[in-house]
Amino acid sequence: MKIACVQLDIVFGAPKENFLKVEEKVREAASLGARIVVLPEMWNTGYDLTRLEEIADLEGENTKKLFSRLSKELNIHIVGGSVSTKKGDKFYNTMYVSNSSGEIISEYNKVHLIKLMDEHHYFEEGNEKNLFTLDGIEMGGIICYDLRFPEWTRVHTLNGAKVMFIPAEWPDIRIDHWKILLQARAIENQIFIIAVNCVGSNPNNSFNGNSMVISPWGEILWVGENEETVQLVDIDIEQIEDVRKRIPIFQDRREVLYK
Ligand SMILES: NC(=O)CCC(=O)C(=O)O
Repeated sequence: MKIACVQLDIVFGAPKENFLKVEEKVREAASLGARIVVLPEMWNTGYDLTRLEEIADLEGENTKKLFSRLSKELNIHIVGGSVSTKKGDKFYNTMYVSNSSGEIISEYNKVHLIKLMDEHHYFEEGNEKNLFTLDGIEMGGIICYDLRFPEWTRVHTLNGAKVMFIPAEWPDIRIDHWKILLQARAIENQIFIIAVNCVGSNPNNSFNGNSMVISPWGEILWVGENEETVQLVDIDIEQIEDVRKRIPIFQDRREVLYK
């Protein structure tokens, strides 16, 4: 399964420009032969949180329209990173997934909000898991800081996810944590991790890529450099079964002790 990771330089607080950029990158991914294209976190506005009232996507309508149109036209699934949304009178950090028929098959609000980046002052927390199926394969998605909570990826794995998508705006100063945690989540759950970060900077942070695709054995199949890029990576889902036969951790778990 060919997956394209879009490591984007998000224009701070400028949704119009970012929508144009994303359309261009999704088209590039499709021209490379990708079946799934993956975007980073908060790609519509970046972390311009004080202007959400003005720039967040109202009910996610612009994002959903873009994804449906492109998915259908290009015959590609879109795991849409996340966008800032306004739903009713509240703001969320929301991931949408569209399938190649143009249907929006999943909508997930980030569950763990990062106080270090002020999210809790602006966003409401989500309360639901994010599981979906693409081409018959069960998958899941979490957003950036959610990665620090191993239970959250585990719960998705226990519910069948074989590929976890983790879009992010993870600053360069903590990039070592990002790399180690991603590899750990892949190894401990024996799943593929597709983690897409951004590059560039905003008034508070700078970002240096290091997007990663990791196999269920923990091998790093690709790591992004510090540049805007669309990278195609081919993953073999069958590898999960081989790894789980070799080290049968899901048979050896002692759930009764974990409470
Ligand atoms: N956007 C985020 O959630 C950043 C997470 C992060 O920087 C960290 O956990 O460290």
